[in-house]
Amino acid sequence: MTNMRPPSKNILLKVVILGDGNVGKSCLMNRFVSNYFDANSFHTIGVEFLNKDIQVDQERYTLQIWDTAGQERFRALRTPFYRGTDICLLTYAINDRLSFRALASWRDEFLRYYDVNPDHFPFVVVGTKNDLPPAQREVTPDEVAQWCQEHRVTAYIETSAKTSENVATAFALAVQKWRKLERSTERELRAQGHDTIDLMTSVNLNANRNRFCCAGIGGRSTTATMQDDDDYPN
Ligand SMILES: Nc1nc2c(ncn2[C@@H]2O[C@H](COP(=O)(O)OP(=O)(O)OP(=O)(O)O)[C@@H](O)[C@H]2O)c(=O)[nH]1
Repeated sequence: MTNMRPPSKNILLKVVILGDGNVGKSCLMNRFVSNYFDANSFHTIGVEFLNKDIQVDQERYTLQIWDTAGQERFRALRTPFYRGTDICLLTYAINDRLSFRALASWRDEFLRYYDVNPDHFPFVVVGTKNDLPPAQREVTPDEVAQWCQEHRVTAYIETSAKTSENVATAFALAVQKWRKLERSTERELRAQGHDTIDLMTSVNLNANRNRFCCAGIGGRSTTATMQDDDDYPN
């Protein structure tokens, strides 16, 4: 028997953003959650999170988005937060080849601290800063497509937190990817004759919609309230 969620409840998904320092992880999150871009964004220390409600394919989700510090010296502060992740965004900047080369090590670090089957986990590769002029581009879409093929990652998108281009789409894509994997797992279980229950973490956050807050480890404290369902395809 499948337990159905009441229609009023959102599906809560934990989304972790990983990538080298300075690629634009904080800006990506802030553009998505608060529609805000900071040209002088500071390094994140440890982790920070913000929540955002969205609707994708007629389902309501609350994304709990964890922005992590990309610098090596903060590794011990960020890795404890990988457990329980539903979606992992692997980010690089299109004008920073080293950040692209680092994608594999970010994926490895994630898998070292959260032991999931990489072939059955929604990794999404997100290129940032695609507003920059072509002359500054150091990573081509073809190279990224090839990397994704080699690492069996099926979702890839280029974004700009500065112009907003593809920012909402990147998160919607990640949710769709998660949903697809969830459905295929359910199908496999049914095919094996297992009864399935809906293991999706679902919470009704309506009562708290106006305040989600987090104190990062030492970093900025962040608060956000947003509801931008219109950004998403229904
Ligand atoms: N042109 C452009 N610049 C961006 C974009 N996103 C971020 N930046 C700039 O890139 C720099 C780093 O952005 P952050 O969001 O702080 O980078 P981060 O990945 O969170 O960095 P760490 O906290 O050190 O891991 C800042 O100066 C941003 O203004 C973008 O889409 N376009």
